[in-house]
Formats: sequence, structure tokens, C-alpha cells
Amino acid sequence: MVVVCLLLTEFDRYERHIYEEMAKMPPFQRKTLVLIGAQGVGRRSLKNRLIDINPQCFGTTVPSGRPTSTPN
Ligand SMILES: Nc1ncnc2c1ncn2[C@@H]1O[C@H](COP(=O)(O)OP(=O)(O)OP(=O)(O)O)[C@@H](O)[C@H]1O
Repeated sequence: MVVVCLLLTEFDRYERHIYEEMAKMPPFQRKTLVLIGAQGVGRRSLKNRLIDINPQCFGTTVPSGRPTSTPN
């Protein structure tokens, strides 16, 4: 019983780090393109290239809770 209590205490200490709060979002108006690949394979370069050549068609996500970036 003591072991179980100790384990639960340890679990409680880390509980807030094992999940991320989710919220229901309205449907996206645009189609979503997901770029998947190993680290350093060139996802960011491809994403930036797509946005550069056709900004009307491609955009990127803005992390929630952070201020929007201003154009350079
Ligand atoms: N088509 C390509 N040919 C050669 N090198 C490339 C190509 N695309 C990207 N690179 C180079 O590969 C490196 C990693 O590119 P990039 O940062 O776009 O990859 P990433 O998958 O987004 O990486 P990370 O996972 O670190 O964010 C950069 O130095 C970039 O210049």
C-alpha cells in the first residue's frame, strides 16, 4: 500500500506534463497540406518555397497564444 501511494505521488508530479489541452476548432476553410519527414530533410525549405511562389494558395500556421509575426 505504501508503494502504491508513493507511485501515485510520483505520477501526480508528472501528470500535467503528459497531455496537452485540446479545443474543438471550427472546420478549416482551406485544405491542409501536411509535410512529414525526418529532421533536416527539408520540410521547412519546401514550405517556405511553396509560400514564396504562391502566397495566395499557401500559408502557414500561427501558434496559438503567441503574437502574430510582422512581415520583415
Ligand atoms: N532540396 C534540397 N536539397 C539540398 N539541401 C536541401 C534541400 N532542401 C533543404 N536543404 C537543406 O537541408 C537543411 C535542412 O532544411 P530544412 O531546415 O528545410 O529541413 P527541416 O526538415 O525543416 O529541418 P528541421 O526538422 O530541423 O526543422 C538546410 O540546410 C537546407 O538548406
